[in-house]
Amino acid sequence: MTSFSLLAPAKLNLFLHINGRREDGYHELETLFTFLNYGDQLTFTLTETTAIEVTGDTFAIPLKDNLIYKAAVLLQKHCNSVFGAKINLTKILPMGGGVGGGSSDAASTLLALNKLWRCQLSLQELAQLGVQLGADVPVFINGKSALAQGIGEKLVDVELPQKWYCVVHPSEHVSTAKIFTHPDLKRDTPKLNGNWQQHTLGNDCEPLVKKLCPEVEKTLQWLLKYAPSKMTGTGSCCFVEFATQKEAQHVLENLPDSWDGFIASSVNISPAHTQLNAIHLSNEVTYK
Ligand SMILES: C[C@](O)(CO)[C@H](O)COP(=O)(O)OP(=O)(O)OC[C@H]1O[C@@H](n2ccc(N)nc2=O)[C@H](O)[C@@H]1O
Ligand SMILES: Nc1ncnc2c1ncn2[C@@H]1O[C@H](COP(=O)(O)OP(=O)(O)OP(=O)(O)O)[C@@H](O)[C@H]1O
Repeated sequence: MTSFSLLAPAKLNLFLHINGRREDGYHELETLFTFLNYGDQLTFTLTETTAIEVTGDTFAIPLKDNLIYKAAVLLQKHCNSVFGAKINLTKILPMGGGVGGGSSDAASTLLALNKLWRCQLSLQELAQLGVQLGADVPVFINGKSALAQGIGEKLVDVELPQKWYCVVHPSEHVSTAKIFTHPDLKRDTPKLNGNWQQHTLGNDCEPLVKKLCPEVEKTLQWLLKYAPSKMTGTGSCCFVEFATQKEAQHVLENLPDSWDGFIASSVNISPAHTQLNAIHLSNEVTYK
């Protein structure tokens, strides 16, 4: 049997600026991405037919809409692969929470199947495929904390100090599409062109999301008791940053019952890449 597991880590947008709107509706961004040592768990097993099977915590997402399935089919077609795969998902990350779970699942799928099917695509080629699935997929393929421009796909790697985060998921869902199509979204922040200082910069989606979702406003206010709070992506998750695990744990222990949360440390290299590099497949292909 040829089978292995990979983490699909969460990301945080340490700041997020919107510089304008393109004709195709997508927005020009500047954002700082970090990865967390925390995420979904995916197991990939090589199969001898071309069928792609996704099992586990797939909830109500129809197979054809599942980003894991879409990523697998995209790679299979691109590489004319004669192989298939059974993919099992253990969902840990909140869906639609701004921590990029779906995009990360898609990226880990592309990375894993590229190896399992011996497609031998470069990270750049995988990122070009990945961006067709979502603007956040390339950063997970690139696997390094990065300053992103364009729609989020033009990446410059950065080294960030390791921190601990307490991430809170309020009991309210925010649709990314709804925020990006809303007339009140701030879309005119001037480009920084490399002059960024993460702690002084915020998230341009935050004022609108706070207005539309009182729970997000409440969460940000509550977190302020402990440290400066920010929202990630288009929400609804909010976070606070600390130097130590103990400080982050303290916030989590005091979290009101109606909110979910987790703590995690940041990493400059995506855990999916660290794991993938440690996997050595035997030359002999065996199926399940
Ligand atoms: C907000 C972020 O999470 C920041 O990291 C991402 O930009 C969103 O990335 P994502 O969820 O992978 O985005 P997609 O699945 O490509 O698009 C979701 C929705 O957001 C809009 N969208 C996304 C990215 C972007 N730069 N401009 C946009 O206007 C798209 O038009 C779409 O309606
Ligand atoms: N494997 C998957 N995991 C999570 N969501 C998925 C998956 N496949 C498809 N989706 C769809 O994608 C939507 C967005 O999911 P995701 O969890 O990535 O949002 P997010 O964390 O807000 O991402 P972002 O920060 O990139 O906007 C979900 O509401 C769900 O309908």
